[in-house]
Amino acid sequence: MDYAKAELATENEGFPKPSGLKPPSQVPKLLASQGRPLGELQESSMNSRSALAQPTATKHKVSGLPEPAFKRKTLAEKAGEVDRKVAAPPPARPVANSIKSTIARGFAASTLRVNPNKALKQPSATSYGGSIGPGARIPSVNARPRSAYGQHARSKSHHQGMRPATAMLKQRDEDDEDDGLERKDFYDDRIEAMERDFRMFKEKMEGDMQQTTDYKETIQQLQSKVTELEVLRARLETVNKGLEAELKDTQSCFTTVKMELEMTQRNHSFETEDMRRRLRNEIEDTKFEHEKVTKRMMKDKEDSEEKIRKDFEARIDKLLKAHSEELAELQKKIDADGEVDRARRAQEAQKVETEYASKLRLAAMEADAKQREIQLVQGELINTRSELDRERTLRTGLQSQLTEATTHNLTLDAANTAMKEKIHFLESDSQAQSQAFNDLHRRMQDAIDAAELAHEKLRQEETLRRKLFNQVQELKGNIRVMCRVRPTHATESDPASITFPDNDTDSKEVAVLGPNKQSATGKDVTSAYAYSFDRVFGPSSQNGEVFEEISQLVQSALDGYNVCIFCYGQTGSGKTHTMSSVDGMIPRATAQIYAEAQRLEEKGWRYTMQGSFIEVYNETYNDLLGRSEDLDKKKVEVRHDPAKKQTYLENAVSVALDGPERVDEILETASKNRTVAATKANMRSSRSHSVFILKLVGRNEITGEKSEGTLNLVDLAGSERLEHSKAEGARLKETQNINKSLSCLGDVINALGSSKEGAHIPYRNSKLTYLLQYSLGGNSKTLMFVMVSPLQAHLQETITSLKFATKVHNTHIGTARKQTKTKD
Ligand SMILES: Nc1ncnc2c1ncn2[C@@H]1O[C@H](COP(=O)(O)OP(=O)(O)OP(=O)(O)O)[C@@H](O)[C@H]1O
Repeated sequence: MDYAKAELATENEGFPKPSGLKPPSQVPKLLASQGRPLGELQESSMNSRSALAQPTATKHKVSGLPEPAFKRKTLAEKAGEVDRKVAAPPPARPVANSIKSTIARGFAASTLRVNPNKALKQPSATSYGGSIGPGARIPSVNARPRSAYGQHARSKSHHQGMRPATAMLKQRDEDDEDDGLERKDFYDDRIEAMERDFRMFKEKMEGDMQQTTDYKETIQQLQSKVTELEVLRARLETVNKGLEAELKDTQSCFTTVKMELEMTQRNHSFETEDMRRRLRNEIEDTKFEHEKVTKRMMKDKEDSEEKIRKDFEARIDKLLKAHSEELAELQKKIDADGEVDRARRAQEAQKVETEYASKLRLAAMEADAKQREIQLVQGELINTRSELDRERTLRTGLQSQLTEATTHNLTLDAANTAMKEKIHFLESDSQAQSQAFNDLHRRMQDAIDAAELAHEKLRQEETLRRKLFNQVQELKGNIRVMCRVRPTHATESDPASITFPDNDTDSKEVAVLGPNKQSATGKDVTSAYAYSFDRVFGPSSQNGEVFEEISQLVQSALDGYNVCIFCYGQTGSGKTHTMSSVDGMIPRATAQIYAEAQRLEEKGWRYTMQGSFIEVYNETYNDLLGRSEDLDKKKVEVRHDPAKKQTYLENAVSVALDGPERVDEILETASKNRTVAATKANMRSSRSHSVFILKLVGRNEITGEKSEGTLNLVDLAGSERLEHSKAEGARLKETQNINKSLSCLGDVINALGSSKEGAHIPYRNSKLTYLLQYSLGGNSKTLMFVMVSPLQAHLQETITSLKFATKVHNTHIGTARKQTKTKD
């Protein structure tokens, strides 16, 4: 029989789980169950009331003890005093004090509050004078609360109260009416006080109830804080990684900078040395050149002066010699020609003199010419001198140039010295730097050691985290059920009345207003159904939000557990959207696994991931990753290894998932291949179950640990009933097979929840449960999403689905076992 249908037929009235909603008021229940304080209160209250009745009863049961006449006045006076004191209203006290005293001392003590001193001061019950008379009864009543601590004491008190009452019979006739009224007031006051205390106590109980609710909320907040801390830790690890990379970069950068600095220093010293050498050479060359020029010029000048002077002297000597020779010859001629010839000679002398004068003139002229020549030579000399002066000026210029060069040289020397100092400084700075570098290196080494330690600690913490994480998962339950209600599309109208009562707090409840029914009296009745699950997602929820809830299970698969996540619901309720859409659970789960596997690499873990996509259609397996033409031809076989508790697929493509983008390819191939048949309920309805199987094998090279987990993401076929989909022919067969396999899934979960270890679980009854044999049950974690359509037209299916999910939710599956092995 159809499991879902059966559920609907048998549990339509009783199944909704109102207990999942907030209880109307638990205070009365708690009051009833709260043992001592309230019990005492009631007991005391009853005792008080019985104590009230007692004197009245005894009033008419007079035993007739003779009344001592000589004490009457004294007793009446005493009674009057007591009455006045007892009848006084109880002192007003703060509520808190009253509650405290009520709790601390019990109700009995609160009655003493009326006049505790007086009560203690009452005469002993054995004293005749203190036990008789109207005033004497009150102390005995006041003393009764003390007897509430023990039966014996109370009965004693009661007994003591009887005797004075009997003795009072005669005296009663003499008492006036007022005395009775006063006592009545006194008892009324007491009753009022008791009721007040009771009310306060009740309020406190209600306060405690509220506090309990607050504690629960705090626990939940702490749980979410644990999750937040997990995320934070993951973030911090990423930051740590980044910092390590930065440290490496800085280190290499520092090495480069140091090398560059050394190179620059070397180059600089070479350049400085070269420059110094060049300048020295230049200065020496300039000096040498200058000296050479000066010497040459001096020599030239001296030579030319000497030459001019010699020429001039030689010429003058020559002219003087020629003149003196001519004069001597003339004298000789004159002496030789004699006297006779004196006239002639005189004439001749005259003539000679004339000649001589002309010659003298000529000589003078020659002398003048010579003078002019001398003047010319002197001019030349002046020129030479001026040239010499110029040379001297040149020399001075050269000397000033030399001075300048020397100054320059000195400047260069100073610069050189400064440069040397700078080099020295740089060298010393370099020393400081290399010291700093050494420090840095040492600190870096320390940091590396610390990082190594931290890594080791991290690895240990990872193992611990896995353990604790699993404990948290186990505490949450190995089978979890979540509900998701999809939004209405623009084209859809007439939404059903689906509400989320605790949407602002827990988001665990969903309430559906059922269809109208006729009652036995013929009235229209609408029943409200309320369901509670581990989490309920409303129409505004996004896939990201849904994934947050399942991400912990995905982590469990990486940690070596078998995980099964189902999407159950009628056609068009949003299963495929949740599971296989672009941002659905499959792409998100694989992306998380990649990221996590990479993160775990630094802790020594290496993961291999193999993905398969299987379709269960008409109770046969199809490979959704194979060729589309092989879809109904190639027979996929499922094999189990009971020893290893592993499932193997024969004739099915298994893709090595070496990057998150691979998943898109897989989903594309699968959606192409997936059998999509048109039904009257939904043109895009999928009439088969699809199972995305991700095998995760991890090895820790450092610790030698090994883990093998499987993540199964199952998009179930539409769960609608046969009549609704109006199926016929091939579609009828499809629908029957779908109903059968869904019913078997329910049976398996039911059997897992109810049976003891080793009992038969009907995995073989359907291909779906057979395929998921090792991912359902004690060794696995299961999550079922019940998908709900928001339309009134689908209301009956919605209620059926929610009932099925509630049944699964009420199942408790045994503790999951991690498939971790130690090193082979
Ligand atoms: N949470 C959602 N938000 C927005 N649109 C949604 C949501 N859930 C479902 N839908 C849309 O509703 C339509 C039906 O959803 P979907 O195909 O996922 O249903 P299904 O249950 O997988 O149906 P079938 O059984 O035929 O595979 C799709 O157009 C889908 O995009």
